[in-house]
Amino acid sequence: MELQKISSKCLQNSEETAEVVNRRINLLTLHLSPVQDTPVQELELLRCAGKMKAINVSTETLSEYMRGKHRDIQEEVFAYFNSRPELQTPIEISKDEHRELCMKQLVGLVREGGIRPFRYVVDDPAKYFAIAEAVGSVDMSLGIKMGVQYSLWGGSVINLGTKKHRDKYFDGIDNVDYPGCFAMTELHHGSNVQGLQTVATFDPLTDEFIIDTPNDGAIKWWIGNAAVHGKFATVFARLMLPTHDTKGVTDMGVHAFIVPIRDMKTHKTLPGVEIHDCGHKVGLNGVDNGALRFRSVRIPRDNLLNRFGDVSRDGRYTSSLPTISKRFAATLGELVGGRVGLAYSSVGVLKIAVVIATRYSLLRQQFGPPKQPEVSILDYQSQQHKLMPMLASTYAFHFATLHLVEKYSEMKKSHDEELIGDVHALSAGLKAYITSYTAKSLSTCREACGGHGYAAVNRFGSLRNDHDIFQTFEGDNTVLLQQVAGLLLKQYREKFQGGTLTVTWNYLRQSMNSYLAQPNPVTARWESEDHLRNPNFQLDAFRYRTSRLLQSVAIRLQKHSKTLGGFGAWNRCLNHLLTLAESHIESFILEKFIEAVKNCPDENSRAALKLVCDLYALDRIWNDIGTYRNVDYVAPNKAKAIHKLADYLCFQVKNIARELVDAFDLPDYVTRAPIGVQTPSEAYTQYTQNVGF
Ligand SMILES: Cc1cc2nc3c(=O)[nH]c(=O)nc-3n(C[C@H](O)[C@H](O)[C@H](O)COP(=O)(O)OP(=O)(O)OC[C@H]3O[C@@H](n4cnc5c(N)ncnc54)[C@H](O)[C@@H]3O)c2cc1C
Repeated sequence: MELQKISSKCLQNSEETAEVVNRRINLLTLHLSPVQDTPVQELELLRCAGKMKAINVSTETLSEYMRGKHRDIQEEVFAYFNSRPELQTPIEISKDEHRELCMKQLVGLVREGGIRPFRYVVDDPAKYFAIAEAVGSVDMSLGIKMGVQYSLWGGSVINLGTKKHRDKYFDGIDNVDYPGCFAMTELHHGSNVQGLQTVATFDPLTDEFIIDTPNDGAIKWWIGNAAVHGKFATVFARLMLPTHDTKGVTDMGVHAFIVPIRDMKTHKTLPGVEIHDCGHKVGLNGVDNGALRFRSVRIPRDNLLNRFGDVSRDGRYTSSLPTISKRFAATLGELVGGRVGLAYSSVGVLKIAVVIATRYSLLRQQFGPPKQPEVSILDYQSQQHKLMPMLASTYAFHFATLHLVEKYSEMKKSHDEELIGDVHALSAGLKAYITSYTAKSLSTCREACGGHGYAAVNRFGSLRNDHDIFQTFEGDNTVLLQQVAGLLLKQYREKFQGGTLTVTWNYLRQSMNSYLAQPNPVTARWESEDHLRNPNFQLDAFRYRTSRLLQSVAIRLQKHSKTLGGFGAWNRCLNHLLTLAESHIESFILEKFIEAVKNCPDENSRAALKLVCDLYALDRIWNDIGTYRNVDYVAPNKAKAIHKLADYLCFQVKNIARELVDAFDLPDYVTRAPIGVQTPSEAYTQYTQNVGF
């Protein structure tokens, strides 16, 4: 009876037919959870059934806004692989075949498809990352193989070398005549690059460096392109210069050297170089990772990548940078592009998974109210909880990484010191935060699709296995987050010394002041929807949390360092520091999302984005509600209102979920999962055909 009344009330507010509204109400009844525990609140939710039609999203318009500048080249990549079915990676393939196929894909794309990514590494990084994203969606192994060739091997030559290196190697790298490796990691040292032990000793008699692996722990390990295809490697080694004292040599710190590893004609391993295959991996088996040992391998002095430090013919060292640590920082700083690329590509992977899981969840029907048709699994609150905040996060990450790519491109042009610092922190933080989020989400998507999510053809297995290592390479996530925390503490100290804050950190000044004042007991109780959906409230809450974590960890560090020393104190506060870094990154992501909503010119798209952004913000606040409650930033009534609204927004986002995933503009030949095709009526047909029906 109550439902009948609500139904007619909804009809007054909407243009929908009675049947549609009644169905919506049935679904809403399904959606209600024990937390919506009073009839008034249920009615309030049901009343909103009439409002739901309000957002009329045009996929095309939203897509247009999301697309960015480089869609054309992505389409060229897709078109090339579509025209060459024999280059598409089959579901079942051996490691060795996969490696060969991956090399063929890369060579085909460059030489036949005419896509030349290398020139964009420096000149137009946004275009390079767009190609990398598209290529990664064809096969993630290909994306990484391309990254090793152009961003790591090629990038080290261009960014750490000088004109002579560019002149000599550019064309060969560009057209893949010179496949190469980036040999930094050793068996005993990955994250701790300063601990590398490979040595490069200058021999003034022959004007050469001698590359040596001094012990087994210094064997270069995990080196992409080394096991099969690489002809060269950029080898990171300690530069040793002969001296006339009793020690005989001086360690000038880690430098990068170009070392030929295979013969250009015969492809045989060169004398003094020993190469082994790192073997079958959990994923990315199209990439040939190998281990390298060097025994007195001689290379010309010119092969030192000498942008930040050089050795003259008579063995004198020169550098524009005064200390080993400054040179080391400058060297590693040039490599942040890899992190930017991984963060960006990780969002690409997340998009594919969210598209497949959401489309399938809209299609798949299980159970329903008595004597009524079954409902789609996305009508279940639990499924919405699994997928809708994830969809919202995908949008949030999309805008955050677009901004990162823009800043990175600006930095490559201006070399502005402040910008370099900002991009360093942002790329570390976003890479760590996004790749961890995507890795977890890939499992959630698989589960959300039940048994059919487990069929390899539906892709979650390969996406999960291939993407998993994104959390580790180009900087382990836990290590990267510590760098972000370290930079936050530096900014914090500068604030109290009256220094200026750079753009990305500027918010700290204001939010630190509001944090240092007590939370306002009146606003802590505000619970209206308008207030909770106000971006100022959301951003303040995120920033307040960061400031609180920053202030408290700074005090703890100071206290513990008296007894434990700097290293011990840092370790005692490590989890706190990691939470601080994540909190800062979440604040940044929300800020960029709010800006993107504001800048969207189309009213309906803006309304859709606002809804998604609100879900992103409130879901995150709810996830950490304990922190807000502990300090009375949020009173109990407000906490409850946040929870209910987040639930309700999940439901509303679900109502436009199809349009939202379609707006990612990923054609079926990119998502390539039968259960996730754009036309739902074809999904089961394609899936059954796949096994031979
Ligand atoms: C498939 C693949 C491809 C790769 N390709 C290349 C390549 O082409 N070239 C190359 O040079 N390298 C490559 N690598 C190596 C990669 O960059 C390293 O694996 C990575 O840097 C992490 O180093 P690690 O493996 O030594 O991990 P470790 O540093 O040993 O980390 C192990 C664990 O210890 C934790 N840990 C480490 N230090 C700290 C700390 N300070 N605080 C808290 N926790 C800590 C980490 O969080 C992690 O959980 C590749 C690796 C793989 C698996």
